[in-house]
Amino acid sequence: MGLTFAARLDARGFDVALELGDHERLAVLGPNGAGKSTLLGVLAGTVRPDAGHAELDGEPLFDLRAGRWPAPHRRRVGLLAQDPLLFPHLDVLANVAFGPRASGTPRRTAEATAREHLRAVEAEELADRRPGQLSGGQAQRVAVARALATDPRLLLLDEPLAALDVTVAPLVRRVLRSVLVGRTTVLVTHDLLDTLLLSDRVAVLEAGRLVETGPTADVLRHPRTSFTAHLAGLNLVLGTADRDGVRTPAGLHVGAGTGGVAVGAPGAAVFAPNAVSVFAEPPHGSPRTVLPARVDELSPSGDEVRVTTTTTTGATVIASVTPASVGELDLYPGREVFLAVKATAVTVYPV
Ligand SMILES: Nc1ncnc2c1ncn2[C@@H]1O[C@H](COP(=O)(O)OP(=O)(O)OP(=O)(O)O)[C@@H](O)[C@H]1O
Repeated sequence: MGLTFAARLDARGFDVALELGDHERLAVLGPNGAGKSTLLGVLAGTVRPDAGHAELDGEPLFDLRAGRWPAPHRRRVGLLAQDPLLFPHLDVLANVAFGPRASGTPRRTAEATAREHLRAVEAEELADRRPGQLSGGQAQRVAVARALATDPRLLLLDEPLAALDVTVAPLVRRVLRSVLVGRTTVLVTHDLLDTLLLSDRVAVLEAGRLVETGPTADVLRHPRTSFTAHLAGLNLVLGTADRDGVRTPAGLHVGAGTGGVAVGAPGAAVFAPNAVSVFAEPPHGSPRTVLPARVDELSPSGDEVRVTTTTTTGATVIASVTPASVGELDLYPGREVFLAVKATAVTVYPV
């Protein structure tokens, strides 16, 4: 049971196979152009791959080996996009009842189903309104109800909170959290909070390939790609374990112990931005590893400023500094700096 998926689309360099357990919620992460929307499109039936097959709860969703490529509306796959895309000329109740009506459910039954789903998304009192009379958050909750009213076997969510104001996103997130329980879901997101709160598993795509997958908590605690490390707010250096940490092929070295990784074996060193100190000149007499780097970007993060840098060995390392030290160190994009990583704050683990 659950979802088994494999598809290849050469024109987009997309070749992904993945599995999802029964009623599991998968978060799909990855940089722009990684293939996340392509994955959703193939599942929804709007993007046809060159080859592939998928099974949902033991039944084929599509199977190009046998020439089976059902139309989107025959798949019982629900899609929720960034934009609610409600029908402007129908009231909220009719919008939510539209799916059941289209599949032949009598009007009264369809409307009763619609009311139930509106209640589940805390939008029952909006039933008589037109979409033009709804706020962004209300419209998105109605769109959730509309997607669920079709009783989908698989729910696809394409950055469902990305277009919402930060003040309304929490309510929509809470609603999604309650209605997604027990539903097989594929959620595309760039957001750490959505990943943590709305997924059981994570799949990371890069350049059309699956590069990392596992239970959400494990992947974020022990990221194996710099993409997930940065999402989790951590730095990640991949390389070979030596007696004293991890060394990358380009010669960058961080860490203290080996974390149980055999010397010479592949290892990952993970450390938080606040374990990185930034200096204008190379610090002397420090036991810590010193990395020459260039500042790429400064961005506020709570009471601190995140300084994204690229080391001379090509690794991205993020430091966290106080606003005062931005002035004292005269930090700006393009500035050459020296980074020191506190060795005791580095965790090394096998990859
Ligand atoms: N309609 C299209 N026709 C041809 N190529 C496309 C089309 N849409 C996307 N691609 C290409 O397919 C690859 C995967 O794109 P896709 O949109 O699936 O990535 P994504 O991970 O969803 O990115 P983003 O986070 O920017 O939405 C990219 O190389 C992209 O240029």
